[in-house]
Amino acid sequence: MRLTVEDLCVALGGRPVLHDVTLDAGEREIVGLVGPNGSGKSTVLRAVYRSLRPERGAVRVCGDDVWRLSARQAACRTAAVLQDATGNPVGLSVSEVVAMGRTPHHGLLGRDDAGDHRAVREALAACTAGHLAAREFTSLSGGERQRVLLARALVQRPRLLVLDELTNHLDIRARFELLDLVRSTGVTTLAVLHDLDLAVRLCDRVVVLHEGEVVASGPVLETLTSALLAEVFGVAATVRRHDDGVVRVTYAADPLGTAAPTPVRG
Ligand SMILES: Nc1ncnc2c1ncn2[C@@H]1O[C@H](COP(=O)(O)OP(=O)(O)OP(=O)(O)O)[C@@H](O)[C@H]1O
Repeated sequence: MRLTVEDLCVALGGRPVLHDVTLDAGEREIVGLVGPNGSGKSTVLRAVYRSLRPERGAVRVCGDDVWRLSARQAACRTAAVLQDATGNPVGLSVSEVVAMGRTPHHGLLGRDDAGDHRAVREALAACTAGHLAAREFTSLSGGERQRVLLARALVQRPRLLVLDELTNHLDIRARFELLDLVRSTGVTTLAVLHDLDLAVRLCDRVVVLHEGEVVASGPVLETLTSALLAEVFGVAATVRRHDDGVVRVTYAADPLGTAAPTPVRG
């Protein structure tokens, strides 16, 4: 297993937020973390990419507990693309931001060599962002930023990719392009996706979080049953494979079950 999360317990602001969360992701697998707002998805990701130390439990990447690795060793294994990219300093070009992904491999004082520059160009090209290389990062649109941040994560050559709402800000074509790109990398991925339709297309398996607990996990079709969607998400919907082979979510005409009854004529 590339990623193993065992019995993770986290409290924030004096309140338990995660209760014994256990999940895993194997080699080349894409695992989706889904659940309603506030269910603990981002908190799990923070623990996985080593920005939040859990009260209890362990996160292992390639067999090693991330808290027994140095921050640099952990960064060589795990790369994250997060919703809040405000940590990016003003005044850096896109190439410079992507090159930051090489830092864990040679340390802060190391200098980028020709191989690093080539890796940056290749990652930008793979994310269809090569034409943005000389632009100032902060001048980019939200969707352009997401592509560049994915390029920065890929240039890190991670064994595990952690994605928090990667497709936010993207137009519909760009969403599919970026999801295809993630799949083509072959990197083990743990991805938070609010859009269940995208989750069922991208993920090999899903883990469903509800109020800080894993309430279901497994292959998409077996896990996202109508009963679970009603209980956890509060919507009437079905997930099934259509004749064209694509798995889709279909929401009922009245997904919330709140429509007023049709008046009876008489
Ligand atoms: N720093 C904090 N202090 C106190 N509570 C926090 C803190 N950060 C998060 N929480 C709480 O922890 C719970 C889980 O939050 P988290 O952001 O992990 O949920 P989420 O599933 O990612 O939500 P969303 O889908 O809305 O992004 C929420 O109830 C949130 O209010």
